[in-house]
Amino acid sequence: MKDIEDLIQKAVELQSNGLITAQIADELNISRETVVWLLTRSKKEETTPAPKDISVNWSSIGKSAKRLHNVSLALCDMVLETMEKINAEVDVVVGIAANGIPLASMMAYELDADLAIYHRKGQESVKTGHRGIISRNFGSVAGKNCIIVDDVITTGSTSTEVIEQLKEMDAKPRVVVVLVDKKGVDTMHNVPIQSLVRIARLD
Ligand SMILES: O=P(O)(O)OC[C@H]1O[C@H](OP(=O)(O)OP(=O)(O)O)[C@H](O)[C@@H]1O
Repeated sequence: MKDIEDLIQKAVELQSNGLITAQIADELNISRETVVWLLTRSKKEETTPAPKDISVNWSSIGKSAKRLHNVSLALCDMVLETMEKINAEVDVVVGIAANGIPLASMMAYELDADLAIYHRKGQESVKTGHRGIISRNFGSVAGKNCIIVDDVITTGSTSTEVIEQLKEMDAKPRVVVVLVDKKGVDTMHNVPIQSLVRIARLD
C-alpha cells in the first residue's frame, strides 16, 4: 500500500511539474492507464479497480556507476550468447535516450563496438509519422550489426519503433536487450528480446 501511495505522490508531483500522462508513464515505468488511475485516486474520486501493471524502479542500479558497470557486463554476456548463435559480431550498440544511454555506453566499451544514440520524437510527432533520429554526435548504423539497449520494455512501442527505424536505415538490428521486460515476448519484428528480468503474468 505504501508503494501505491508513493506512486500517487510521484505522479501528482510530475503532473504539477508540467509532465503529460505519457511522460509520467515513461518516468515511472508504468502504463498510461495506470497513471490516469493514480491521478484519479489522488483526488479521492471514485476509481475503478487498479489496472494490471507493474511499477519498475531501478534507481538502486542507476545511481551507481559501479553497479551499472556490473549489470552491463551481464547484459553483454547475454548479447554475446545470442550473437554467437547467429555467427555475427556486434558493430554498434544503440542506446535509447535517455535511460538506455549509460548502459549502452558501458556495453559498447566492453564489446569494443561503436556507440549510437537513438532519440525518440514526442508522441505527437510519432502520430504524424515522424520518427526518432540517430544522433549525429555518435556512431552511425547503416550496414552494421546493431544491438538495441534500453532500461525497460512496457508496451514495446519504443523497441518496435527503433527496430523499424534501424531497418529503414539499412542497419541490422540483431538483439534488443533491457533490464526489465514487462511485456514478456521472445521477439519483436523477428528480433530477439533479452532481459535480465522478464515479467510474466499468471492471470
Ligand atoms: O515499451 P514502451 O511502452 O515503449 O516503454 C518503454 C520506454 O519508456 C521509457 O522511455 P521514455 O520514453 O520515458 O524516455 P526516457 O528514457 O527519456 O524517460 C523507457 O526508458 C523505455 O524507453
